[in-house]
Amino acid sequence: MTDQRRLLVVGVGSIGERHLRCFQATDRVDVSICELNDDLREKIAAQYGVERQYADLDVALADSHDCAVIATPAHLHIDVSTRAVEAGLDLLIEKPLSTNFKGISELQILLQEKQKKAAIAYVYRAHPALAAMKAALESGKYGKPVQLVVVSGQNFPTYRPAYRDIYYKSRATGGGAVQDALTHSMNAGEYLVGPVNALVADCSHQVLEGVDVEDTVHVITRQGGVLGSFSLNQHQPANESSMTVICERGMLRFEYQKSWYRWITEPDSEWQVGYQETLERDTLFQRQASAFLDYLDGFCPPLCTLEEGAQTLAVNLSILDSVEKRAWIEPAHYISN
Ligand SMILES: NC(=O)C1=CN([C@@H]2O[C@H](COP(=O)(O)OP(=O)(O)OC[C@H]3O[C@@H](n4cnc5c(N)ncnc54)[C@H](OP(=O)(O)O)[C@@H]3O)[C@@H](O)[C@H]2O)C=CC1
Ligand SMILES: O=C1CO[C@H](CO)[C@@H](O)[C@@H]1O
Repeated sequence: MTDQRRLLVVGVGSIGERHLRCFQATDRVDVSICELNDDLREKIAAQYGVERQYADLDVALADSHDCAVIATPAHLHIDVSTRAVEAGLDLLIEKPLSTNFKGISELQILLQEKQKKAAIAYVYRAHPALAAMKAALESGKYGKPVQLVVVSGQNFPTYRPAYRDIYYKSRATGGGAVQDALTHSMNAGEYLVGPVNALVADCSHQVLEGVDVEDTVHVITRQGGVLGSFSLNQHQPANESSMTVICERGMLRFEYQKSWYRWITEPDSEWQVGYQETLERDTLFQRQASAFLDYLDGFCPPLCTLEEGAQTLAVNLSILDSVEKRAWIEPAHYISN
């Protein structure tokens, strides 16, 4: 292909490597990488046939690129993003957007000034079954949503054996269940029924060895007219994640591991499958990559805007604040300050 965009992946750890592989699979980009860790950078470059690799972000940005995936730990997202936009790049920024609001309004202004685009990589939004459930909710067939129940758990050490040694071990670098894992559920909940207006939360470190960040969380929300509840832990043996929306005239349930949504309208009747498609984990990231490139091509809006990412960041911070203060918190407080 001659008209491939030049994409820079910044950070090729766990998720950066996946982005590299999944963007390559679109065949719409020529990917280069920037990674501090020399051994990792060289290994990944060799494994994926990456020609241009950089150990230093300034050197990478001085070279010619069109867009970047920001896949460093979260506390670095805004600094790296700002430098990349200054260099004229469009961005796909990993979740969570950051660990605080420092530099975010400046980044928004810079994006406007430079006429550059940014999307946030909340990958649930690339799931076709979740998108189909959102469309079904919006069709009005089930009436107004009134309640949202999100239940999620998995054995984190099974999926991230190195969790003690990475950003996860500290809240300051984006670690802990709230900022790292629950943020997916909170963002997907906002995608389905609208932003969180107020919340109250409880969380604690219960089980995971070698860290003291929280691994178990409960949150109660108000999202417009919807009453929400979210529970998540990172130690149960079963890997399960479901999102149920109860409406005036029926209910719908997305089940991540089943890769479906189902619905039911009559008491004691059978669940009906609304949408099901078996997906490999990479498929979701390939869909996210294609959607990002379509957005850059002007074909569609981003799956998750910077403003939606900032709203979910406000929710993350409100949850931590609520636990600390044992009080209801309004996320809007973070956006307006
Ligand atoms: N959407 C999803 O499903 C997932 C999202 N994530 C998110 O992605 C982000 C990264 O997570 P993950 O890949 O697990 O983290 P890792 O720690 O596995 O990888 C991050 C890499 O970035 C490198 N790095 C740090 N600073 C820079 C820099 N300035 N320039 C270049 N490279 C840098 C790190 O090097 P070093 O170690 O030497 O500092 C490390 O190799 C986090 O925000 C996380 O929440 C993570 C996993 C899944
Ligand atoms: O976003 C994420 C998705 O799940 C992974 C494994 O549980 C996490 O490490 C990660 O941060």
